[in-house]
Amino acid sequence: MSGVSEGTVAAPAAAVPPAARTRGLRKVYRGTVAVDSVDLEVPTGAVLGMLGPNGSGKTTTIRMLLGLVTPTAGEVELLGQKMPDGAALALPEVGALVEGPGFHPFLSGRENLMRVAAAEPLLASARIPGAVADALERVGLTRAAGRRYRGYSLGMKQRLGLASALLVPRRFVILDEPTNGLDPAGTREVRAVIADLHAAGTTVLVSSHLLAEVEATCTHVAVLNQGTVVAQGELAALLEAGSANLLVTTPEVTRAVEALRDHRIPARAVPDGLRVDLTATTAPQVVETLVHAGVPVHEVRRQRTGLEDLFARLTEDTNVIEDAALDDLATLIPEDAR
Ligand SMILES: Nc1ncnc2c1ncn2[C@@H]1O[C@H](COP(=O)(O)OP(=O)(O)OP(=O)(O)O)[C@@H](O)[C@H]1O
Repeated sequence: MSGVSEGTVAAPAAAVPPAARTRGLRKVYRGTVAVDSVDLEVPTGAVLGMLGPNGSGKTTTIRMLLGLVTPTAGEVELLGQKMPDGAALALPEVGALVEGPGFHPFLSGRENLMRVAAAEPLLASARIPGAVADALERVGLTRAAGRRYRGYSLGMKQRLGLASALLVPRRFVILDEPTNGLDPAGTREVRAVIADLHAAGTTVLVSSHLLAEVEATCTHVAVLNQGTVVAQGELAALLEAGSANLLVTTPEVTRAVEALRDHRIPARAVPDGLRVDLTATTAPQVVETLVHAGVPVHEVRRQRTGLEDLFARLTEDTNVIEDAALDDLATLIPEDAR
């Protein structure tokens, strides 16, 4: 008998549940609201960058995801398990680098890692030395592995924390500011580790206050400001929403705007010249059109995209977000989430 009867319609593939999900997450520390109304979703397989200025609530959110901090309100689901009740099931498959990982100052990096490895439920005793050696190698700490943790630089401490997150293959790796204290070479190595994890199908959540870092490594972004998520989604979609402009300096602004509009290129006069929307055109096309129309072009430069501009302002000043920036954000947030 055939396994599929006539007229049977294949059931749609079940949607893959997210690696982590929070609903209405809130944390208040003695009157200070650290995190409020956070609905975060980390899609399985994604590298999600949690971006926000200092004090925006990234670490607190991550600690609540891992069950290290008890939320004042709201829910956390980690690898399908409700936290904190499901911690024993979820946490062995989650590698985490969080501030203050609690290494022993008088033990060497290797000895510290052996202790962490001994507590890994998914690691058999016989495999511990090999797993420790691999993790040290992966983060570039093999040569310094015999030195006491107390003498490690901030960057070396970060590397050791990263090594502890990588001791066993994980379904989900959470890294809180992993490049903090690292030199450019160390930063590149962390990026390579994240890329390797992504290629192996591991979901990664990485917090940062640096847009460039998130842009270089992430497929998705969640922007936090003052304890709330103000935008989240695929990086490409968010960047597109803040499309680029070209700033052209010319003494003949009116003629330039007309020439471009004749070619259906949207442009408008601004104090230093004209601003051209590059959504449907390119910089060379704009310049060619102006030159053909006999418009003298003194200078052409690309403006930062709305999103870059916004991220920069977020990282430059934690308290002041201009209304215009909030308007930009409003366009990035799905209406039903506002
Ligand atoms: N244990 C605590 N007790 C009191 N207040 C806290 C505590 N932890 C965090 N906060 C406060 O909560 C807010 C959010 O802090 P959090 O560390 O989560 O932000 P962050 O985005 O990770 O910042 P950073 O990039 O500086 O690490 C800040 O105002 C901080 O001072």
